[in-house]
Amino acid sequence: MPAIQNEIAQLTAELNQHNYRYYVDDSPSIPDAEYDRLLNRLKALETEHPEFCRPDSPTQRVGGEALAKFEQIKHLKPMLSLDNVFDEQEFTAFNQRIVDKTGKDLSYCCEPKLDGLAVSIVYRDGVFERAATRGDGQTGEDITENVRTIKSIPLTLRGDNFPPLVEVRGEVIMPHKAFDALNERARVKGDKLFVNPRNAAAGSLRQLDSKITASRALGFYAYALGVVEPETWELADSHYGQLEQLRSWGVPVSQEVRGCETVAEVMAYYYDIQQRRSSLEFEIDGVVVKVNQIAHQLSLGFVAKAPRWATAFKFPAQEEMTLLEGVDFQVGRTGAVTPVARLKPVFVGGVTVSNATLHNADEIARLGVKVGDTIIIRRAGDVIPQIVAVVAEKRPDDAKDIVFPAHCPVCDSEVERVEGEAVTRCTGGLFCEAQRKEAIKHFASRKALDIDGMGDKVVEQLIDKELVESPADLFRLTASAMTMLERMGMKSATKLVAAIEVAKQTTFARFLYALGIREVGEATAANLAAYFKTLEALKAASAEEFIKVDDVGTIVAAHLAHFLAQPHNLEVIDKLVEAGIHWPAVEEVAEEDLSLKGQTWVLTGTLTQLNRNDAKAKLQALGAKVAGSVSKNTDCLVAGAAAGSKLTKAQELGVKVIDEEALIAILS
Ligand SMILES: NC(=O)c1ccc[n+]([C@@H]2O[C@H](COP(=O)([O-])OP(=O)(O)OC[C@H]3O[C@@H](n4cnc5c(N)ncnc54)[C@H](O)[C@@H]3O)[C@@H](O)[C@H]2O)c1
Ligand SMILES: [Zn+2]
Repeated sequence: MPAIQNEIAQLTAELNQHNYRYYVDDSPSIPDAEYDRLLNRLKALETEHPEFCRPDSPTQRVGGEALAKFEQIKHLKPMLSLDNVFDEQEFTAFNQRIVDKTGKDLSYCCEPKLDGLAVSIVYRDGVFERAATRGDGQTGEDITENVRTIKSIPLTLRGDNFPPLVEVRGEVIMPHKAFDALNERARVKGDKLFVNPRNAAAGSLRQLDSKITASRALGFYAYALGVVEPETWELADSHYGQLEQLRSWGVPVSQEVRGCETVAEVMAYYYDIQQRRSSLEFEIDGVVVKVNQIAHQLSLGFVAKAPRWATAFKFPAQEEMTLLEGVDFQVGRTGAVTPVARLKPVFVGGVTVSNATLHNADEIARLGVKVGDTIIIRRAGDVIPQIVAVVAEKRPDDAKDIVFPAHCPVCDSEVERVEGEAVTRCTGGLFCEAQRKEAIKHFASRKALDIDGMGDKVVEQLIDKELVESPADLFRLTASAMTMLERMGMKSATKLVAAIEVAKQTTFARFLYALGIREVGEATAANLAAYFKTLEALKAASAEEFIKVDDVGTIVAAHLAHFLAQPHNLEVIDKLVEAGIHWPAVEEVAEEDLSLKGQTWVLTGTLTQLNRNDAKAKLQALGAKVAGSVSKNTDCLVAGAAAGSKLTKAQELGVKVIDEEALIAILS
């Protein structure tokens, strides 16, 4: 077989297989852009060598085939496809061909190219009779019961001025919202996800159980009249006018349809809707430009599988295919280790993409992706590029599993993945350069060391200017060094140094909280402080012992044990103590002094004699839980000066209310 003939035969077979996956299984394995490239290659070869064109060539047929599980419906008039243009130049050439054939008086009807599934709906005497898919263009599938469930499709036409038989042609679509919800449900159940809303709409329409279709929230817009009987029935003489007629009968027609007179107007329409594409409720993949005058349409006629009088003016592809060359692991500000795919650069959604997040280990497992795979990448609007699928048939023999590193790529600390959590984290904490900024912000924050004036901006600059590496460095800062920071004069710098000095005096609980151990919040830190009393005792404790502390379960105990097992964490703690951080001894609290155990307290209003955080710590030391809002479970509300809505609520609920004086009495 000559090489060309061979290639034509191969491309034909390959494309037919893709057609089957796309139209019959609703589960394409390659992006449309790749399919279009293959198809264009075949078209070019067939044009050069028409003698080798095969009867089963996808260039000669529309779409897929009608599934045998449905009744077959022969269309009253074939349902065709559309030719494509991809840029202004190609569109101008299309326009020129039309102008050459029709002469002047030309206008266009421009419509969004809805990315769903074509259906034909027949109304007899104004009553919905039957509906069919496009199928192979000649014969479709009887999906009457399923289409009946689509709420926006009228079951009877409005008014009385419609033909006895009218066939409506339009697109069934799945709005983005419904698509996301459907895939989310599938993700939870571990089912296969739909690649895009088009395939999801098609899959939903071709269900044997129309209850399933009904649950999928499909939409519909008509874009043309099909057969009308009697043929003498008076219809508008323009496509636009016929769409208005459809609308007047109660059939939904997109509000985005416009009449355009010139190429410039069509271009303006195209760019305008392209810009709004991501904010539309449903997916569109271009615009459809149709010759508006029906008389012109008739004189232009058809080619093999599409009208000559219309074209699909496609948007640049949002999905492309490329190679996954490797995976890098990045450490985020909170220690999350994120796998980032290194891609062979590919132009998609208007930009060149060379990497994409793989999110986490679960996502890698869901995609089943390996290094060396060919993947489908999607970039829609401003959304960050996503890897949506692996092209299974292109996997090379030497594809490699993606393995998470055991150690942080930034600081070499161990990484951990807690059971039940998707995220893998570096355990380096303060020691890890990637986490330093967040860790030090936390360290200085109000509920931790509470360094007055040490806001997020200051911390960021201190680290960027390399004045601070670990929190212990804060205590070595001088006022003159700090004047290097933006908007930091000598006066404010001196004030900040003084605030840092004041912060050295703290409580054991605050110190523990400030270390930023995972899941050790304020309350847990207070419980740990009350239980262990000294840093030495805490450092010597085992995971089993941590579990004895109130509020500490196995997970938090594991975090604690892990944190204290890292030499660099112990080093940071030692340095902080060396820098002069100190706290008063934690008082011996006898068991009977836990007089508020089991109670929930709330503080509100301004306390004038007590510091609010101290008051809270003391209440906790007596065993109370201090909550942020009043509910019927609140045992006592402390109302300081100018107490507002919480006080009202407590009174409404009959919760006990005391003032600051009474609180002081209790605490002493
Ligand atoms: N990835 C794959 O494996 C694969 C396989 C087969 C086909 N495809 C893709 O499918 C597309 C070809 O499919 P097609 O032949 O159904 O053509 P098409 O979807 O590109 O265009 C024709 C269809 O557009 C729809 N349409 C939407 N809005 C319309 C409007 N306002 N007026 C008229 N029609 C409107 C109609 O359903 C019509 O049937 C290409 O994009 C191709 O890449 C992909
Ligand atoms: Zn690290």
